[in-house]
Amino acid sequence: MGIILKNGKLLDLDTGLLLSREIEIEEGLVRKIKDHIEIPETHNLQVIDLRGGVIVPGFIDMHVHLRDPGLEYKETIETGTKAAARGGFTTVACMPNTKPVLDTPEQMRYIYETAEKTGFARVLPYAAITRSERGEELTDMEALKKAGAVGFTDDGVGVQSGGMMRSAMERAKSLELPIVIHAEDETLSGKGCMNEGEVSKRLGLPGIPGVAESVHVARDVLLAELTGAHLHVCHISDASAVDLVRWAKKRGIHVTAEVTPHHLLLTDESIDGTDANWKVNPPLRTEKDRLACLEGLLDGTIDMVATDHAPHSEEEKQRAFQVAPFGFVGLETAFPLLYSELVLKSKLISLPDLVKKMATAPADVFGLSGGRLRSGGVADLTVLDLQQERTIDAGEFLSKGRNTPFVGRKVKGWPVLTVCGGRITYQNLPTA
Ligand SMILES: NC(=O)N[C@@H](CC(=O)O)C(=O)O
Ligand SMILES: [Zn+2]
Repeated sequence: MGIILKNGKLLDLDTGLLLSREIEIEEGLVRKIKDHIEIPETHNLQVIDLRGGVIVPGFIDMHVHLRDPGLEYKETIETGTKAAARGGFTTVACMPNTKPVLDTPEQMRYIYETAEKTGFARVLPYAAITRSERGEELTDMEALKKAGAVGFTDDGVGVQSGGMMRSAMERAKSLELPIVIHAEDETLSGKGCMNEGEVSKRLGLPGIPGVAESVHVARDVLLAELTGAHLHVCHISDASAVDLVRWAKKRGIHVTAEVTPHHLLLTDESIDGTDANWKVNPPLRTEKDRLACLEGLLDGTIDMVATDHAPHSEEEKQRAFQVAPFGFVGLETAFPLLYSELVLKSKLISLPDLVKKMATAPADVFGLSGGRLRSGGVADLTVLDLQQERTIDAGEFLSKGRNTPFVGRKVKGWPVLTVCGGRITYQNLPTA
């Protein structure tokens, strides 16, 4: 059955104008975008009244931990993609630090098949760079590409050996897939549990210095220059790392980067060392780092927003700060948080630019469908209620994870309808 969306406002990403348009969706595609679509007397169409909701391309999140296989107590492909749909996402790329690690073609097929059966979003698996993410032996990258890997990453850990990273980039270059890095030199991050600085010293907690991230970014942009590979930097958080990406781009090196909502909005100043819902890797850093990330996002150094949705169980996050696992959930709060804080409050970014950072840029950088709305294109879209204001309540999450420091924040701009490939994956339209 087709769908007709009425009484919506289509956001023009070039001009920022909100256009009164009706959209017809059929067989997974956008068939028509018109001022008015005539509905025949006898029809088999579902007509949805959007009540002034703003229509944007479905969001794309290139950094999500779905925890499946092996860690289903934290999340499954079903619950993680339900959370994605609730957050307005229609495509997510899932990280391979599962149990076992996603490092074989069979594992790629498992993700595609399970997502097909139980998913509420398109799921694109990353494959590991090294077997079991141990940093010792490269995976069969060619076979993994054939099985549908969207890129290669050992996310969760850094690839410690420069020689190993060089070989990985050489292969990735010949396969025309990106190397996606979790930049962390373990000899520098050690047993740290938060950013190394004044706050960690005051709290007496072991720190992770920003340089643990930036030395890997420095190494890997130079290796990308040497090999010609596409390097994508995950969850950038350190001011020097942002400068290095800016320098590399100027030099013509093929590098892209993502930043999370939490590194754009929070700093280590808010950490008191008692609540592990504030523990994440890379850690929340200083105001200087936060501002550098914002500047990088605004000047194009940082291409896109990614949530690094990293669900953990309540029991795990109740452990002492030093021993609890790193990670925040992020899919269900990313847009309202960024819209409220950066578009409405600080007015640093426009609504269309935010949507580009969450949809168009990831599609362009990774060569994916979606990211923009046009007739004939895939019907991946999100409808936002920009007036709806609600307090973030982890009890409402569709994710199994509740671990976010943003609980209790009052934010505006909640997704009310998500359509992925012509199928309604989330609906919470206000009733009359
Ligand atoms: N970001 C985190 O704090 N944790 C991630 C790993 C990662 O993205 O590095 C996880 O898998 O839990
Ligand atoms: Zn990571």
